[in-house]
Amino acid sequence: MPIGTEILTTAQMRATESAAMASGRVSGAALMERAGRAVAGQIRLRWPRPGRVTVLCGPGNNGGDGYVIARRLHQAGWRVRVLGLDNAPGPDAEAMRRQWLAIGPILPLTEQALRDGPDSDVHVDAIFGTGLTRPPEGEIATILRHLGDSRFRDGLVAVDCPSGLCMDSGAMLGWPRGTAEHAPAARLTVAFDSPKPGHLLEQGPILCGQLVIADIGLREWREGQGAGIRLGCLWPAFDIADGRCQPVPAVVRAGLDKGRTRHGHKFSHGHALVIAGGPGRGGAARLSARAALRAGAGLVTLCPPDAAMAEHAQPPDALMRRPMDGAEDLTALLTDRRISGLCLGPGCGIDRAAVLLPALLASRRPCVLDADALTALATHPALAGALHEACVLTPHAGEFGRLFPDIAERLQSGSDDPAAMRGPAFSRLDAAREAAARAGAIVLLKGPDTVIAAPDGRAMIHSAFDLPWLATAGAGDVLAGLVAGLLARGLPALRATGLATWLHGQAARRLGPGLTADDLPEALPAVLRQSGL
Ligand SMILES: NC(=O)C1=CN([C@@H]2O[C@H](COP(=O)(O)OP(=O)(O)OC[C@H]3O[C@@H](n4cnc5c(N)ncnc54)[C@H](OP(=O)(O)O)[C@@H]3O)[C@@H](O)[C@H]2O)[C@@H](O)CC1
Ligand SMILES: Nc1ncnc2c1ncn2[C@@H]1O[C@H](COP(=O)(O)OP(=O)(O)O)[C@@H](O)[C@H]1O
Ligand SMILES: [K+]
Repeated sequence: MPIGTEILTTAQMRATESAAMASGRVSGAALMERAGRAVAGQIRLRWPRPGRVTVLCGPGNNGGDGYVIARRLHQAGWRVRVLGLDNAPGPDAEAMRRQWLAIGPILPLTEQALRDGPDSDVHVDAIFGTGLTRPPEGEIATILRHLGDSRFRDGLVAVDCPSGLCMDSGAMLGWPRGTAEHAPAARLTVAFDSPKPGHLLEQGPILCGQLVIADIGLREWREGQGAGIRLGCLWPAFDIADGRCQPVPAVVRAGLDKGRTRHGHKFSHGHALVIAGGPGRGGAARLSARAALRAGAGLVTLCPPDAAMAEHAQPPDALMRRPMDGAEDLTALLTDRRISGLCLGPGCGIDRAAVLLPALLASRRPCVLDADALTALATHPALAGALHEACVLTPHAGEFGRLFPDIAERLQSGSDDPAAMRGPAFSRLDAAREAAARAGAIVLLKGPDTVIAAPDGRAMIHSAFDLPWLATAGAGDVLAGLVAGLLARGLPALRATGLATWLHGQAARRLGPGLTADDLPEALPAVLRQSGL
């Protein structure tokens, strides 16, 4: 896979680097030179006129990258000041440190030295990268809080990640979980080969600023790594400031392989069934049903109880309606084998969902369970035993906490337990994977950093911190409908869920601030056309 289309954990990154070095075809020093050169190049792209830069170098290879950056910017005419530790880093970093010492001095890495120096246009944070093992303390913690001052942000460039960020979870080690106040927030982060989960989760996207993934020539060894499950990548690389994002990722493009065939008829594009709730609560399910239609399901039938049929008379006329009162009605409907995807939950009512769930799960039909269906599952735990791999659970954080309270608790912990702050911290990715394995179903954990996980450990991350306006009533109902529509079209559950999440985000990007959930399905044709899907 080309660079940037999959996500590597820090362990996978280390294994990739080790394999490359063990091959004898590339040395650690050569990789470090490429990494430093890439960062210096990105700095020169953004600041074309040589200026003044302070480079802060930590005790390991991240610091080694810093010495390369210092040398290369010096060669490009920058006035460079280097603050570093008086220690003996590994051999590659030591070699880079010596090369810098032939050019200029290394001042102590202290807050005092940082404060006392002349103003700099750019500060390069090369203190910690993937080797962070515990919360920074003492002088370095003080420096990081000092760099967290907002006046540094426009000129702060992070090497691999802002220091202190756990690259497996996106938590700032040493900060209460879920907060990053006064943490160093970069304008630009240049990471190597592939994004890591921490770039995309929790505080990562806020602190990284614009994320650039630099190719340092590791593709061959990344692809050669058999062990460990690869993480699918749905990350839109964005700049918080201007909302730019990447073109359609390859995994998404592959997602509709099983899409429309030129000789197909409407049934070959699938029949989705969206179960609605009682009188006065039909709006949510109608949003889901409209989304399922726009996702390309050949037919979509909305099934409210008989007493609520009248209120579903209005358009869209493409939507079919059919009353469904109890489990017998559902079982009878499901004798039609052409029904290939179901959606249960939005506006359904918890009691109705609990009544319908056993019949739905017994059918083993691909389905998405959202909202009230998730609450019904949480209040009737025995039902969870019937979940299967074609079920997609779409909890937001609250629903996740009700379904998997112990896992949610581990995710929260760390706020006042220092031991829990050690890296790598338990992440939303870990949480979703564990939940999926326990449920035996796909879990889509919603939020600005959505994680999708399958029971076998495959997972995807969709980072949408550029879309705060997507947090609006009904957006989740649309997402559930998109998943149901793609399931109905025959996409495997994980792929359907990933693609639905990406389309949902792209529709929101296209619409921009002011969107309502009603707008999202209508934006789909343009998104599909633009993405070539
Ligand atoms: N490998 C390669 O080929 C390439 C690697 N590259 C670069 O290397 C980076 C990874 O390098 P790395 O593994 O040396 O880790 P790094 O982030 O520099 O820190 C480790 C040092 O920090 C220390 N330490 C940790 N936590 C601490 C704390 N809280 N407070 C204080 N100390 C703490 C830790 O000490 P220890 O835990 O052993 O006490 C150790 O001394 C990676 O992000 C990328 O930038 C690129 O050049 C491409 C090629
Ligand atoms: N801050 C945010 N930024 C971007 N997307 C968000 C944010 N918060 C939530 N979302 C997304 O918005 C949708 C909201 O879904 P949900 O919480 O179920 O809302 P509702 O129940 O009102 O439909 C999900 O797709 C979620 O991932
Ligand atoms: K760093």
